[in-house]
Amino acid sequence: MLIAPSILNINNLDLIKDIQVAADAGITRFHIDIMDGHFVPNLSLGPQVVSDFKKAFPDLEAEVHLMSDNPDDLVPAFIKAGADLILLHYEAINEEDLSKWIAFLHASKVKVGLVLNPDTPVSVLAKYSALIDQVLIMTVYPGFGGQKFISESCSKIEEAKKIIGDNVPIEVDGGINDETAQLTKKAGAEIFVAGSYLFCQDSIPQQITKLRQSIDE
Ligand SMILES: O=C(CO)[C@@H](O)[C@H](O)COP(=O)(O)O
Ligand SMILES: [Co+2]
Repeated sequence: MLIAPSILNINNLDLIKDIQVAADAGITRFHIDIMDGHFVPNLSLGPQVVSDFKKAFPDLEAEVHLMSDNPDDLVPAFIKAGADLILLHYEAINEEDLSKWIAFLHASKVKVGLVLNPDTPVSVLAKYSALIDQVLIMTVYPGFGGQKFISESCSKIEEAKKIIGDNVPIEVDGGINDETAQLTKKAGAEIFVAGSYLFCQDSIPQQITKLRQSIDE
């Protein structure tokens, strides 16, 4: 089980401070949400944040959630910035290009995950399960932090697990808190992205402990 905090909802001027607090609480991977204002109706961070992150925290993993339909420019930019894993949206890239980018990422020694939006059927995973390192099931519609978990996601996770088996871990993202983490874990999730639950409360270490306890139970 792994918690990958999303830094989206951290006050941008506090990024290094809050990441350090989470790292001191034992977090080893951070989820960096990239929104392009086109595939999703919001803008967030860019490659500079990833390279600054890797300079400041070379031992921590940077997982890039690429909410963009412009892989041609952005995938190479995030590889160069030092991303350890890049999550590509199935809905944003045609299947031929998707296969090309998966191969390109592996050739560049960067791990790759496939992201499915709430309305995308899990059946599409069948042809990718042998090619990817991770699956991300969105448990909200992408574009904003702080949204409510979509409860239908649990049956979707169970279905995805049947298709991809035990070799590819399932990650969940959106509206994750101590309750929804427990529900999605029961359904088969192993990696939990949480943003506002961790960073929009009084104590980051306390929230990490609560989330950890909920998935360790
Ligand atoms: O990708 C996204 C949203 O598009 C997520 O990573 C959220 O930013 C997570 O935030 P919370 O739902 O946990 O507040
Ligand atoms: Co995300």
